Amino acid sequence: MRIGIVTSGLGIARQCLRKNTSVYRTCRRQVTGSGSPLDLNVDSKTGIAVLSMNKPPVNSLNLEFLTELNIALEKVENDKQCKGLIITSSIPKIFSAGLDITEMYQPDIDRLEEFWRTLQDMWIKLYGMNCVTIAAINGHSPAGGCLMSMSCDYRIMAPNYTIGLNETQLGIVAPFWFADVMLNTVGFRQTEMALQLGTLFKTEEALNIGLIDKVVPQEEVLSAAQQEMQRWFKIPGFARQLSKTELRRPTIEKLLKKKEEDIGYFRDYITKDAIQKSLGMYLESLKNRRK
Ligand SMILES: CCCCCCCCC/C=C/C(=O)SCCNC(=O)CCNC(=O)[C@H](O)C(C)(C)COP(=O)(O)OP(=O)(O)OC[C@H]1O[C@@H](n2cnc3c(N)ncnc32)[C@H](O)[C@@H]1OP(=O)(O)O
Repeated sequence: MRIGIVTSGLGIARQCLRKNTSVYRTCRRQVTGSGSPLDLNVDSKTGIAVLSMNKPPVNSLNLEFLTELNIALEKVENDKQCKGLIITSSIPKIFSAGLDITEMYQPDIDRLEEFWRTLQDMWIKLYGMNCVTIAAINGHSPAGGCLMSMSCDYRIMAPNYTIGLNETQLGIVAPFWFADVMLNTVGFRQTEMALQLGTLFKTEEALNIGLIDKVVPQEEVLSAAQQEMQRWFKIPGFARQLSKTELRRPTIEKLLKKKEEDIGYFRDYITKDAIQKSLGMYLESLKNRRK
């Protein structure tokens, strides 16, 4: 497993005490190992963890990447110093291209089921995180990228990108729990149109329908997220957490009750000839775009 705590908090704290410069005073802890597709940095002074996705070329969510995301989310949730989590990307112009389509095209069935279970687990964790979560969307964020963004408490996005659940454009259907999260975010009317049309909203459009909460220039996305976090930190943690749990629990429980059924449904649906044909054509069209 590539994620591992590489520096102990105590060691870094000692360094912080020794080197009382502005850089060291932040007591930053790099929690991920080198070569990991995730950079997780915990700032013990502010209580903010920054999780940056770094899986070229497009941060697509395959089984291994989802597994690492799950481990990182668990680390953050178990770290008593973390009060907030910012999710962002280290890949220029792309937050995440969503699910790795190659996981769904001509799949190995055991792996396909594991892939879906790992995605379910990632979403259940992220949507139900106790700490404050902010998506710093510094690039395109289609489908699974949009799901991750919507699962955070707040979304800040840079201009001139796109975000949305575009599944129908691939000839596939967003699962009920993707739809539920969108419904909870932008309401029924916007969801029924967006899901049928597979709309990818430009940043400004996404702001207008409430799919994102704020637009700031590209270079300010991360600092704006850090700043926004302070507003959330001012609220007594327990009251804020309980309010979130009360609102999100029914949506999470709906999937928890049907997890295995959902995996079977996904497997049977994705392996249909017509769906495989659509996915193959979509993959081909992605490759041909650059020609
Ligand atoms: C009923 C219910 C039951 C359940 C029914 C099933 C439910 C499934 C739910 C699905 C959820 C999803 O997330 S489906 C995924 C949806 N995602 C998308 O549609 C995004 C597609 N990608 C893009 O639009 C673009 O790549 C974008 C992200 C904007 C970046 O554009 P760029 O020009 O920078 O880069 P590109 O040249 O396009 O891409 C670089 C390379 O990455 C590859 N690539 C791009 N996106 C990829 C992806 N998602 N998966 C794999 N590979 C991808 C391209 O093919 C290229 O490969 P090379 O040519 O080899 O270099």
